[in-house]
Amino acid sequence: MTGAVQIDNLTVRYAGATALDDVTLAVAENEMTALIGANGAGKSTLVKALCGLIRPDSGTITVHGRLAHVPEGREMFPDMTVDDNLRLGAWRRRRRDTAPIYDLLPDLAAIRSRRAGTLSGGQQQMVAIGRALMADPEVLVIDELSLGLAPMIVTSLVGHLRNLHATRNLSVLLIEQNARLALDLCRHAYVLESGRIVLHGPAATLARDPRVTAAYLGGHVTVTP
Ligand SMILES: Nc1ncnc2c1ncn2[C@@H]1O[C@H](COP(=O)(O)OP(=O)(O)OP(=O)(O)O)[C@@H](O)[C@H]1O
Repeated sequence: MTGAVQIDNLTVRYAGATALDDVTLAVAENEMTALIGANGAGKSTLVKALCGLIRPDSGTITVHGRLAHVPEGREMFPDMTVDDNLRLGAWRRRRRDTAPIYDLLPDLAAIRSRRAGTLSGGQQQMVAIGRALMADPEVLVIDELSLGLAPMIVTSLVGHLRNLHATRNLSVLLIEQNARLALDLCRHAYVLESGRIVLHGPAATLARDPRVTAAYLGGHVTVTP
């Protein structure tokens, strides 16, 4: 199987600190892969390198196809409508028709004329996902899907993401502090600690690994197949 994303031996240093140290990670085509890690582990640095926002000190990044990013904190334009926020996701493309996004995410259709700043966190996250899909990506990088959202809202977003993944053949890299969510949703996972990948493998295997349960899952976990 061809990889959608291949990162090899990636090292990123800031003045005085190594944020990523020889990181190797792959996202298989049409699969959901998780990167989990605590605050300061280096997750945002990896996303920035992947999106071309920072230049790595060494290593290589290969992306097959178009990559779109759902940023941490959603980054809505609060005074613009949902529809206009969606259009911004296609600013590099000629076709900026938002109708396909409302087909994929029907909940957005009812709020298409609302100002984004008046939406709930969950609604904004849905707009952020829709905006990324406007780029018609093959690879979607989602930075902290669950950040600041109530469990019920996260469950609903996960349902939407599973549907999208099933219908659109998307390769997804999910960056999450919520390890339980990430390991439940994704097939493969990587654990990043202090800039290094310390564990990786099938998510179901990692969910049973005592090092993962102790550090990230509060001692026990139930994983749905
Ligand atoms: N611009 C910067 N200059 C110097 N050090 C930085 C800079 N950005 C991040 N760092 C450091 O690099 C390390 C990794 O930071 P990064 O933001 O990538 O972690 P993270 O896993 O995304 O954390 P969080 O979940 O808190 O956002 C941290 O030690 C951080 O303090």
